[in-house]
Amino acid sequence: MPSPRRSVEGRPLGVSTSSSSSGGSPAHGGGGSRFEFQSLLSSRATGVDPACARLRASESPVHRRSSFPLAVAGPSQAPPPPLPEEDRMDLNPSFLGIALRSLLAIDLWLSKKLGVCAGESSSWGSVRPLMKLLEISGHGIPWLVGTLYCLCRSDSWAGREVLMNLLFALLLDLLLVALIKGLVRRRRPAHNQMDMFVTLSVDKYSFPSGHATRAALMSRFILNHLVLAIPLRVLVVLWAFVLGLSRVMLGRHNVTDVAFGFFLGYMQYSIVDYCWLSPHNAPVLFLLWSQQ
Ligand SMILES: CC(C)=CCC/C(C)=C/COP(=O)(O)O
Repeated sequence: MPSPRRSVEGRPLGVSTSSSSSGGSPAHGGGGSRFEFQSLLSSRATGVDPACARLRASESPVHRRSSFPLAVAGPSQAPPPPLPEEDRMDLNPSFLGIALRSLLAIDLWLSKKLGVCAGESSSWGSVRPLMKLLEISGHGIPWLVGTLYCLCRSDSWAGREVLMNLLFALLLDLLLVALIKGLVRRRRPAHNQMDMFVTLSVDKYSFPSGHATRAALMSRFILNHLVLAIPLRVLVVLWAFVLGLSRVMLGRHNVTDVAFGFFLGYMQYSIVDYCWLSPHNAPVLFLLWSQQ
């Protein structure tokens, strides 16, 4: 009696076909790999040799790392070795994996929808100059230059202490953001125009948003060390929030870059507060500065 489970080419599914010249790329409609992937999924039920099934899994479209189709390799080349265990686990993704992928998909979709100022021709393109002005208000250079200027002009020890810590906070922020951007290497959204005012090399990456970290850090710093009337305090919080939102509207960032940026900036303030520099715990720093 003939077997009911057969590949498109009429071969029994227990036989690997991917190295044959008639395999074809799944992208081009050659069904070999796709059918083998299906056979892999059901191999446990049908008792197909697991070693054979693993080899086919490594050749399946889901697992293939290279975008180069197998069919192009030709019949004379040996099939690639099976991928390591962690790659094969894609076939059985964990709940966390599914949740993360779903979150990323929502993130990309929402960020694209909110990127209404990404270009002059975008639906809110006319407010782009205003968004770029906001961008400069959260840029590292004006904050660094402003802090150094005030530090030079300050004639009180209390003022110097606060400004010294503000400088420390800004430098810590630049360092941590550069470090995480360099480690994560998440690309900026495709709809972003890279026309930003002075950037560092890591600023081609988007996670986390440096403007969002600075907005959260600076607003917490200001609220804790400046005596301000309530309307001004509200304005500071509003500035931080709108600055974060403007990053997504300009198309510079995805929503998760900004959300994590806010979180990181908030935590950075806690670090600065914990390590607060004063003439008692860092006398050398203050003596050096007073001799300038
Ligand atoms: C050159 C200096 C001192 C700082 C760079 C500031 C900057 C361009 C950060 C990038 O921010 P996003 O990550 O929000 O785009």
